[in-house]
Amino acid sequence: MAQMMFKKQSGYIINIWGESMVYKALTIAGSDSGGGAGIQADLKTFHQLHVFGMSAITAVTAQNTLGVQGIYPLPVEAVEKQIDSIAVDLSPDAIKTGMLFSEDMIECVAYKIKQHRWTRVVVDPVMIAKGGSRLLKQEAVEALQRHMLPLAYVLTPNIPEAEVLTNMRIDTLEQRKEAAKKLHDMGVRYVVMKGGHGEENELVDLLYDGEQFYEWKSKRVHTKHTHGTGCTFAAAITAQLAKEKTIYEAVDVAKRFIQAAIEQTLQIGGGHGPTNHWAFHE
Ligand SMILES: Nc1ncnc2c1ncn2[C@@H]1O[C@H](COP(=O)(O)OP(=O)(O)OP(=O)(O)O)[C@@H](O)[C@H]1O
Ligand SMILES: Cc1ncc(CO)c(N)n1
Repeated sequence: MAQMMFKKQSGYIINIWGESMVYKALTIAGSDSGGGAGIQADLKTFHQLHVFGMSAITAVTAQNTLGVQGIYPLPVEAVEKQIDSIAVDLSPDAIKTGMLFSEDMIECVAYKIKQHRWTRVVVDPVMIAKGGSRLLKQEAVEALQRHMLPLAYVLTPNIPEAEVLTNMRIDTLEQRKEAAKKLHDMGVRYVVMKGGHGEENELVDLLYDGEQFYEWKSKRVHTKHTHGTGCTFAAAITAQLAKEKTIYEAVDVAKRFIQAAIEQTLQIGGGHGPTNHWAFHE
């Protein structure tokens, strides 16, 4: 009886032995006090996709739709402890990394991912917030290339991030493909290059799996409310991977998730408002 009630009240699967099968995902990222990006966007996205969300916070930002007013990195030890607490008790099915900020933090996070043998790792190489504030120190780029790219099952750069990581200029679709190949050669298993930056009416997100390119095309929504699009998109991929979906299925859902979240915008805040994490239903 208790089990039946449990089944009825929750959205997740009960296996034939009556055990609950809860998929879990961990985000290692910065907190956005405004709730539209970072840890907050990740947890909302995991939840909406029926994945139990956990977090290890790397930095606290004072942030809203108008911009970033302050950045307060946590001590590396605090991040290590959060990750270890999760690892010993709640083993995540997939991991996402976002704002890592400094070289020390990158080294610590990479070490912990290896130590805990986590393999379904989505690395969102967050560098600069929409208003222009740096969320990754300039001198930490090399550490990101060296330590995080070889651990990335999926890397989700936007075009400016792909330019920095590959040290090449990207104007055309051909150059995007060349950059994706370079990133693959740097150790990334699947490269998902986002096409949000630019002015074209049609957006193209690109997936490279080492052999072929796959494209997801969508209509640009003409809105200024795109705060946290990158975090939300990468978090949706992570949630789907936690549920043992393939990368192709994961990107497919993430694309539909972010399109709905941007189309059905919330219109809150005086600047670049957040996306709507309630909009998409599986
Ligand atoms: N105006 C838009 N209309 C429709 N889709 C968009 C729009 N802007 C971004 N996207 C989609 O949102 C996802 C995130 O892309 P984007 O390039 O904006 O990431 P980002 O720059 O990393 O975001 P962030 O500013 O959060 O760091 C991609 O799937 C992209 O195609
Ligand atoms: C904390 C945080 N992470 C990522 C982004 C990128 O959108 C942001 N604005 N803030």
